Amino acid sequence: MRDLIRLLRLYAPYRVWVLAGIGLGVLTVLANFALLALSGWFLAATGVVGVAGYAAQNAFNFFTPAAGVRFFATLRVLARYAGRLVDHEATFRLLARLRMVAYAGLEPLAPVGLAGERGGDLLSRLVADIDRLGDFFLRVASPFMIAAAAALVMALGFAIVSPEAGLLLLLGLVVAGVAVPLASLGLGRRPAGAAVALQATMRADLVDSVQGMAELLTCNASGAMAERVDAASAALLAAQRRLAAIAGFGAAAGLLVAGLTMLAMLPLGGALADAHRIAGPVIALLALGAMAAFEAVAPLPAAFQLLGGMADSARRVFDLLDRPPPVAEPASSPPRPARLDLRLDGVSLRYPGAAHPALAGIDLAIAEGEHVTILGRSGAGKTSLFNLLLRFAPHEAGTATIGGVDLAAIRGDDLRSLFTVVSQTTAIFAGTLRDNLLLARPDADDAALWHALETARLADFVRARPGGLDSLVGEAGAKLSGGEARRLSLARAALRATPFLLLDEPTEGLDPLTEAEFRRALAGLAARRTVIAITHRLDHLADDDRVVMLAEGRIVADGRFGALRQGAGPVARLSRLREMSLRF
Ligand SMILES: Nc1ncnc2c1ncn2[C@@H]1O[C@H](COP(=O)(O)OP(=O)(O)OP(=O)(O)O)[C@@H](O)[C@H]1O
Repeated sequence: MRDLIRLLRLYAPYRVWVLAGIGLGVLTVLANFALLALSGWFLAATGVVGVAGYAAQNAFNFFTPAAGVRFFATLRVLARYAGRLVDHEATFRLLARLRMVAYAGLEPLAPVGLAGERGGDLLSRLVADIDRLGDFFLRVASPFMIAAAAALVMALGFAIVSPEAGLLLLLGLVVAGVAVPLASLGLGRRPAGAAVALQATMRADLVDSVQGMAELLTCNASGAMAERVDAASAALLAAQRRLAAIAGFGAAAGLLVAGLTMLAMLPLGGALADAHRIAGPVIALLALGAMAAFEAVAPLPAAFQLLGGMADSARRVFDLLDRPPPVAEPASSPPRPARLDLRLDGVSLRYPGAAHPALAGIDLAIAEGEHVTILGRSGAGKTSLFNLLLRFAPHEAGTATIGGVDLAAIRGDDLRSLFTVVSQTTAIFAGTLRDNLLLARPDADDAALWHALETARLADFVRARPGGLDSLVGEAGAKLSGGEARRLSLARAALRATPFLLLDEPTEGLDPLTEAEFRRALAGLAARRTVIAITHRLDHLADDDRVVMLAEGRIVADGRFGALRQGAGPVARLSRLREMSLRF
């Protein structure tokens, strides 16, 4: 419930739309109530006048009630139409705000804070849960407020005629609008919660299946995955069937209460008429008015039923948004320093929840324009060093500065604008080659794009495609070979003229010819930039290249490759291992 109240607070900027929607909803219900009550009285009164004789007919004013009936009928249609427009406007505005809030909350968590999440589950929270919450005003909050306000006015209206009638109506409305829906809510709580969880699981499984289709097929595991999705789907259908049965019960019980209240108005009206407290035609006013009054509470069973699922969705979304970002963001960044020398003193880094630090006591100085190669076995902490520089993960000890400015004092976006990363896993987005290049520099013109493609040795490939820059690359770049995708990421790097170039094994897995071409292109980009390159391989290192070797998160060697491979240290051992493996 706390989450739903928090959700309501998000409506604050649209309170005018929200209040207008509720006001128009109340007006619609009251117009309908007045229309039926007046019509009931008018029909009964004309019937009485009809048998009362000519004098009574002449004295009876037919015109004012007839005009009233027309007025309320028109008012009802107009209020309903305007109400729908306003409600939907409020809903779409809130939906847009919710999506913005969710995205803004998610972005600081990526990538380290989301490392433990399933992609499909995140998708479910961002799409299905938020869409569900978008309906909160229209289907839950607004019906409750309209019902409460309209029920009070209508019961007061009846109470003016007779306090007993007012009380009876209020009792009927409370039973149909609160007691019956609460009973259905109690019955529906478990299946509603199960439906939300099952939908999320099913969506996550489906996303996994689509993303890992090739692996599932080669491992012959697609059948097992399909059975898993089938089982979740069957359980979801069972939960939805139960919910539908409960909703049916709620609707039927509500109708029964409405009918009984209307029926009870007849003997009550008769007794009041016998006691000369009301005129005879007012009995029809009470009966038909009571029938119309239940329009106010008709949406409440559905609203109560949605409440459980909405509370679950709100909890799932806010749970994500409430996670503290792995790295705290300063409000603003200091001015960019003149020289961008990098310096780490005693830096340690530990991922959230990890038992051991990924980097421990790192002392490293890299001057602007220097090229450094980072060596180390798998898990040594090489990528963590990049995560630290890009502020994806915070350091828990030591100081890390760039041009003398503490990394923690620079906003993530500003810091990352200094770096370009080229790695072995290039994120290619479904769209055109142009779309993928413009990610790196949205304002780049065609000349700049072609220049970048030339630098990355990809221009001939793009020219040979019928669509040129507008050729589609497929989901995750499925229409590109691994080497082409890698060169596309190099073209992106060429578009971003950043002072630092971070290379994470970008040639891993390329054939020797493609690799040679890629390295030539890379050399053009690396000139005049500070380059930090991660590699497992030593064959491209020259003797005067600076290498830094990491082992279990610590620097175990730092110096010129030629000197280090001559000694007895870890670089020399790695170098000998490499030579031995080449001989076999
Ligand atoms: N998001 C994370 N959460 C928790 N631990 C992590 C996370 N990312 C990496 N680690 C751990 O931190 C350590 C260093 O990982 P890192 O990715 O830096 O190694 P690496 O040297 O780049 O390895 P590789 O060459 O295999 O890519 C490893 O023990 C790894 O399991």
